[in-house]
Amino acid sequence: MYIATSKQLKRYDRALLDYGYSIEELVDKASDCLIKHFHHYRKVMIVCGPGNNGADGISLGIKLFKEGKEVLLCYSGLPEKLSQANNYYVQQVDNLGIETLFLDEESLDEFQRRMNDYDVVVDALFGFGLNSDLRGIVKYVVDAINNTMENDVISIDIPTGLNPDTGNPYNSCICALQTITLTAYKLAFLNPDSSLYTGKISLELLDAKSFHEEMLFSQPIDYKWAKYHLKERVYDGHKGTYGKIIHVTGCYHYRGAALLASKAALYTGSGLVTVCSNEKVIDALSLYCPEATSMVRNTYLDEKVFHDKDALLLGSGLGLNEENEQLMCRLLKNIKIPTVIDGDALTILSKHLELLENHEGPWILTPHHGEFKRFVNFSNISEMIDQANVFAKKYHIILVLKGPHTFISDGYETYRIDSGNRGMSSAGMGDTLAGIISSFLGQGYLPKEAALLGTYLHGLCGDEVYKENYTVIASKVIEKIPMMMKKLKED
Ligand SMILES: NC(=O)C1=CN([C@@H]2O[C@H](COP(=O)(O)OP(=O)(O)OC[C@H]3O[C@@H](n4cnc5c(N)ncnc54)[C@H](OP(=O)(O)O)[C@@H]3O)[C@@H](O)[C@H]2O)[C@H](O)CC1
Ligand SMILES: [K+]
Repeated sequence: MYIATSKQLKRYDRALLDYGYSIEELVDKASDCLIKHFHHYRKVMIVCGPGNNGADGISLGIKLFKEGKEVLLCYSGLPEKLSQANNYYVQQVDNLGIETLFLDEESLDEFQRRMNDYDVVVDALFGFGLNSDLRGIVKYVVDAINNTMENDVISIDIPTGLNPDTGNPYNSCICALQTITLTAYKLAFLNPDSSLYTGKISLELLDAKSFHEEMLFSQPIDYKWAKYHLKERVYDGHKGTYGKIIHVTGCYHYRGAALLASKAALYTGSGLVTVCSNEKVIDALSLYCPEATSMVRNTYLDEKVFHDKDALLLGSGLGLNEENEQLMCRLLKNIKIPTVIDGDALTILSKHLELLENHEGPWILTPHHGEFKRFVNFSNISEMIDQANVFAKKYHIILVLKGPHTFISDGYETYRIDSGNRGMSSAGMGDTLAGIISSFLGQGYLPKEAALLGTYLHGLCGDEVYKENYTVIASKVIEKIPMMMKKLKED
């Protein structure tokens, strides 16, 4: 299964056309996928918009009519605004003599009345092309469909009125019993609130050339994936087997960040975690996490301390000041071990893009959407995902873009994490995640695996806490790490 944004889906259609398919052919292939979902209906009303979603509906109507079903096609788009494929299929409808109803203010009553005569109403008004609130007659049509109790409602591709990227409704939105979605899961469907509108989702793949990977559609990272990728601990292992890592984190004001990150790393199984931080942090560390070792941080920190380490975490709760900026720049420039760059180190890095251009060691960056905006500009989710892929590829890094169903990209393949929940939007959660990823990195996982597994595990532990709690705090997430790792491996 793949997950795609509206921009990616538009590019996908473009790629199919460039490959040589005509749009009429693609719509025909779409309706071929749809028709099997309608065998048990006798009387079908299809409500069609002006674009290719509407064309899918008309093409479906023609096939159902030819099978002997009673079909009524309702058009909402003005003839001069119809897409090429829509025009093509409208002509066929005229030739076949299928009954049609043009939707406007005068016919709205008739539309509402006649809806009750049909077993199913098919929503083919708008697909992934809808980009703002529903206007004019369409809004009334959507409200009327939602008010009918008599028949099933099935949406083609996406319920009309649902934002295809956020999963939030525009000013009105079809509430369907079923959504038959084409080619890929829409990013919208990851938002659990969207299920009110989509009903049951069935994915159908067109019988056409596939461009899922070229378009960088995302693959979900789920329990099965994590179970398979989490390595067994070996019989004769010792602390050296599980990596020595160093965290340059925390400051007087953000002591918790360093504590959470180091505890998360130890609980994830690291052999040795050294925290390089402020004296106050180190005092607290001996109580909060006595298993960690420590060293006091100063601007002249000797780089030799990094040479025998397997991974490095920079920045969680570091604090922004001249000294830290100098230190971060020096370390980012000279240290070549696998590194997780988080929090304030990201802010510093965004001011020194030359460091990104010239880095040698494997880097994992863990910005949230706001932090990522310091590197690139975007105005919506679809653009953000495109920018994230370009960024990861350009700078040869693994990008962990934190948010709902965290997005991870290396610029060549992209992923969505199928764990985590809304209870987890709280302080310290990012520090915990950075600590977990740094641990896997130090244990010898490849950088992309460490990012995927770490982010999945973090969400899984959060889900475990959320089962019995309305809110989720980072300390509770950390407590669950060892148990959930055991569960993952032994379930
Ligand atoms: N590979 C596939 O999966 C295929 C999917 N197909 C189907 O095609 C649609 C997408 O078709 P598209 O024509 O791109 O988009 P829509 O049908 O959703 O509608 C686009 C038109 O709607 C206009 N628009 C956009 N927002 C509004 C609004 N708020 N109010 C009124 N009109 C709006 C838009 O105008 P613009 O000026 O904004 O461009 C378009 O005219 C997909 O969902 C599948 O169902 C095909 O079968 C091909 C293969
Ligand atoms: K639709």
